[in-house]
Amino acid sequence: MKYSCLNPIAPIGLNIFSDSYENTDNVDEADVILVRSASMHDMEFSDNLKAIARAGAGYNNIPIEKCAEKGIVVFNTPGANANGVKELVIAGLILASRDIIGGVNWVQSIKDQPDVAKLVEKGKKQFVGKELKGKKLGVIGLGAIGVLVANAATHLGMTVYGYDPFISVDRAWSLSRSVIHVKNREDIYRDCDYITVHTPLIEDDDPNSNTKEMINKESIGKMKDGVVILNFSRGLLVNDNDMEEALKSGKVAKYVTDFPNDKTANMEGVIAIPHLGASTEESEDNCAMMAVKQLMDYIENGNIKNSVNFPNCDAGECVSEGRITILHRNIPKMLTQFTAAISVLDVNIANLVNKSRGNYAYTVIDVDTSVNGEVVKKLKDIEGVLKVRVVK
Ligand SMILES: NC(=O)c1ccc[n+]([C@@H]2O[C@H](COP(=O)([O-])OP(=O)(O)OC[C@H]3O[C@@H](n4cnc5c(N)ncnc54)[C@H](O)[C@@H]3O)[C@@H](O)[C@H]2O)c1
Ligand SMILES: O=C(O)CC[C@@H](O)C(=O)O
Repeated sequence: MKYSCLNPIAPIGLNIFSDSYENTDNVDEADVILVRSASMHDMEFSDNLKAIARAGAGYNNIPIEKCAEKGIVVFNTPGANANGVKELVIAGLILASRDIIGGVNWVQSIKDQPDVAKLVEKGKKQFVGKELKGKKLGVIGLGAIGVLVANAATHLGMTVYGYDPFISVDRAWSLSRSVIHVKNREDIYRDCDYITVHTPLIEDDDPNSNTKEMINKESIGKMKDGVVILNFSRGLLVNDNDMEEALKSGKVAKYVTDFPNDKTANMEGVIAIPHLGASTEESEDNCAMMAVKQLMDYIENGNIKNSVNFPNCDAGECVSEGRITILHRNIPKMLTQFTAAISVLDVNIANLVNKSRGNYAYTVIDVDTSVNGEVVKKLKDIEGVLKVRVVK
């Protein structure tokens, strides 16, 4: 098996690959790809490519539908970098409230003058800030990161409002009881002094699901004067032109973004961080280890965990003579055709697992005899089949 890395992936993760895996710089010959933020939208995928692992949470850099059509399973590593991001969000809240950046830069500008200590005491009043305690924080998106941020902010003495119409049961369980549950974004816009967004980038006609440019002229208009907005999710969650206008008018006091671009990097009132949310040793290690383990389990056992385009499926380790995996469309009569194709060739089925997700499905078939090429060809010829693999 060959793997290719489109971005630097932590060695502790790559070291998990056994001797049966070899690194290649030629993406076309790779069986699996590991990626962080590199855009894959313009890439052509070879027929040999079986899986892509995003060592991180957001996967908007990967064309997951195009991959599904080619039978390429895309994984991400949910939660693996959430603590790293949470800590930087807390730093962002503090940087937006206390002019630490201005103060530190000012000290650098006076460092060669005589009696710096005296100048500091005289000049520090220009950097007076505000405390977070007692202020209201709105958290939009209560996933791995949003929950950690919300919980941590309650410990800073903030009153925290949380909004997530799609919150999972697990996340809801881990959310502090002090977090006030709100059912629409408007309540957050109206009441909060600080608003932080922790949703994926989603482009959808339904305004409740859409997150692209959800921070825009209209939503900012509903916010308190002097609100602070933090964006550690994706640059496109915010309309930059509308933000520029709001910063100029003072409607928004500060915009903290982890995704600077040509426009925001030059805007007054923006605290621009160079996408450092997940750039900690711990987060990079966690993401790399999780990504590699998921890829190996898929390659060696056919199991799918944390996929973003196919259903999860745990068939365990194969104890039968052979295992065939089939990625296919989620349409009627597929299983009947699979079992018919296999039984014609006198192969006995020992176990069968079938899972579906939206337009796609996945079937794992364990057989009592070794799998021959004829079976594979028959399965591949079935209309709606996207990829067939003999795992064992
Ligand atoms: N700055 C960084 O380095 C960095 C690191 C990790 C993640 N991220 C970004 O942060 C995002 C969130 O990461 P996560 O690990 O918390 O992901 P997650 O999948 O655990 O959480 C996302 C949450 O958003 C919610 N959500 C989806 N659509 C929503 C909507 N329209 N309104 C309100 N809530 C909605 C989901 O229900 C889910 O609970 C990622 O998608 C990624 O874009 C950035
Ligand atoms: O890989 C990174 O450094 C950033 C990852 C982050 O944007 C994510 O979505 O997980």
